[in-house]
Amino acid sequence: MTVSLSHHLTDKIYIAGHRGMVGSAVWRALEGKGYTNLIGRTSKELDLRNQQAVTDFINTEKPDIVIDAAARVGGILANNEHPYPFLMENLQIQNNLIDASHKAEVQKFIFLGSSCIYPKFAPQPLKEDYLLTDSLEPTNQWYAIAKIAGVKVCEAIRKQYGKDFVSLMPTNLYGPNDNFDLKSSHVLPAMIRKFHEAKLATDNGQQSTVTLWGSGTPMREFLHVDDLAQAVMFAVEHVLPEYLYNVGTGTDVTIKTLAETIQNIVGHKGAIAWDSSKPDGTPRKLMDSSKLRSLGWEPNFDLEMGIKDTYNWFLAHQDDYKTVKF
Ligand SMILES: NC(=O)C1=CN([C@@H]2O[C@H](COP(=O)(O)OP(=O)(O)OC[C@H]3O[C@@H](n4cnc5c(N)ncnc54)[C@H](OP(=O)(O)O)[C@@H]3O)[C@@H](O)[C@H]2O)C=CC1
Ligand SMILES: C[C@H]1O[C@H](OP(=O)(O)OP(=O)(O)OC[C@H]2O[C@@H](n3cnc4c(=O)[nH]c(N)nc43)[C@H](O)[C@@H]2O)[C@@H](O)[C@@H](O)C1=O
Repeated sequence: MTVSLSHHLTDKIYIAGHRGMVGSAVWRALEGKGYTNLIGRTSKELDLRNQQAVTDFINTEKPDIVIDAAARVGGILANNEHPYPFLMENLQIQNNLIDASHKAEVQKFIFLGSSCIYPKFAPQPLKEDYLLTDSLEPTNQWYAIAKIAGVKVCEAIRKQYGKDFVSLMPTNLYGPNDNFDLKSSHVLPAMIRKFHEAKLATDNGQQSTVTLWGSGTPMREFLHVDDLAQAVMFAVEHVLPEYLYNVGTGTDVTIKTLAETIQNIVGHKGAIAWDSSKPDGTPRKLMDSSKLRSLGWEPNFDLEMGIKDTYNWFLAHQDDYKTVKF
């Protein structure tokens, strides 16, 4: 059951992290639907780790809705090698935003976490109920603990004050504005860049083996960020009855299959090597997204179509993709 909110296209919506992959997709989706009062600030303009600055900003702007797409984000290696910022900065960013929004009587707060909040060996597919039933994957426990705290803070506000603070947990995302920096990126953009650069090397008569991480056996579920943006819009436009919703496609692939799919799309012809000194992480984390689907949201991209879209974006943004994030 959903209860429609009397939302207006003139609602003032603050998208924290509006230049990131998720924030920019949410901005595009809302703007495309006709929302006219969107606001955003870069991290240079407003450092969300600064509590006073965040409080002043929220009190001055008085948004109706806050979407938290700002976070310290990265792939398996970045998570493993930077435990402190992944835990502390994420706690600071979300605490500052949630507390200031609560105190300023923001009507609706949408918090974004990730499927890594669930236990490493939880039954598959992952249901929202499995939260906090067992221990976490060690490589991303720091980030996961921050995200679990965010889910629980929003749940506490919802429970104690009856406010519309809700958490969406997307599976692994990809799409335009992804991070293609090979040290800090997630697997899908890393593969696009690696296969693309190896293909260029072959064209120049050079060696073109692509080295990927781990064993290739872990399974991952991939959602195009524009599909997530539709889920966020769904949460903007409805009062969701529960505090936590998974957002995924319902289908996963092995990392090896993902590699072969991207290799074909990019047109690379050489070998693939697997670097077993790099971690595999969680063996599988397929989400059960039936709760949100039963309310009316559904994804539209299939994986091949989404990879082609992202590869086209990558080709059109050759100058941006070498930005080093860490
Ligand atoms: N990428 C993925 O696969 C997944 C992402 N998510 C979640 O989605 C959300 C967004 O992720 P994604 O878009 O991929 O990440 P990005 O790295 O693309 O974007 C994150 C944004 O956060 C902003 N930000 C970071 N630190 C600060 C700060 N101290 N002050 C102000 N702004 C800050 C950045 O702003 P600026 O550009 O101005 O510096 C950036 O635009 C996160 O909550 C993440 O957990 C969930 C599941 C999977
Ligand atoms: C969204 C999610 O993202 C992270 O979890 P992850 O899913 O394990 O992340 P990943 O995309 O980096 O890797 C997925 C799999 O792919 C393998 N892999 C192969 N070759 C490359 C490669 O070249 N780069 C990367 N990054 N991975 C590679 C890699 O070894 C692993 O087995 C968490 O930070 C977590 O916090 C989180 O929320």
